[in-house]
Amino acid sequence: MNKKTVGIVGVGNVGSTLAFTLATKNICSTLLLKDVRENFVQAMALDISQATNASKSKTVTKACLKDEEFKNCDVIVITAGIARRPGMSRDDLLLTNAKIMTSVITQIIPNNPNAVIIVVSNPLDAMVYIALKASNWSRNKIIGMAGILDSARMAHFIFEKLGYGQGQIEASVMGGHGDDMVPLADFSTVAGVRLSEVLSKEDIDDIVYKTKNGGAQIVKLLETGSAYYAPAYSTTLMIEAILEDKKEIYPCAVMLDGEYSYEDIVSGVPVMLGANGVEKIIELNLKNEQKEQFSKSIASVKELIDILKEKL
Ligand SMILES: O=C(O)C[C@H](O)C(=O)O
Repeated sequence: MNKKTVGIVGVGNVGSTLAFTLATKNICSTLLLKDVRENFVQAMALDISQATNASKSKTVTKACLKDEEFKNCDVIVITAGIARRPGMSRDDLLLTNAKIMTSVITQIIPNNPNAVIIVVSNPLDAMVYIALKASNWSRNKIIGMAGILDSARMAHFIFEKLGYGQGQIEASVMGGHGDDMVPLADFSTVAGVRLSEVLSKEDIDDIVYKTKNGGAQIVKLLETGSAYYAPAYSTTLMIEAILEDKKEIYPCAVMLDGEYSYEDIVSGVPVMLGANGVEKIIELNLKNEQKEQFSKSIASVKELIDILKEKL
């Protein structure tokens, strides 16, 4: 069994679903949970530990009530922050979640010098940016989870349209995790067959629209929060790639430093994930139209970062 420790900060719907998955699937040996709600985090740790024993997994789950107990993690996932409600954009969470992110980073980094941090809180790209600035860590060690989620949503909508091919769909989304994300129909396939071979332009446009709106659709239906199964599962894939040094390629939010001709901005691009976090950034050969969409998405994230620079 591996001797890896994963820490989760924020055990709301995404954090607790992720914890349940990691513990019952034996993905790490120790799972540390942290949340400002002390009784709640203890309840989650107990419930998940009991599920773990039912599943015969050997992961040990603990609630950490003191900062110093949350230590020596190999990977830390931060889901802390408020979730949007119907009618809100992820950007509406900016200032509240930026304060929470800064405080979480300040608390956790002294006792976790070797961790790779995965940020899940929204607005995602701006939260990765602020976590990097607050920690002063190198960009390979602080990564945002969103591209896998958005690509999974796109795969779902492709399947919904086609009615076949589930499990064989490779969908690709890049850009920020916001209304201007860039679903890449040209880079998406069903068993290697390009989408344009099996779907009309109208169908593809509809898939793109639904993908961009995928999070909001669930927020509207839930009324009290946002999606959690797909975000948690997407995060699990990133954790496994890092803990097992898999060198797998996933779309993730990273700080760009010249890639795609942008710097000092966070956006979703394909990266290779391994033991050191982001080990390589892959630059796709985009068409002009895709470059324009990417640039619009970068501009939206930049607006948020400018607000943070002014107000924090
Ligand atoms: O939609 C949200 O607000 C949560 C998350 O970013 C998602 O896409 O599910």
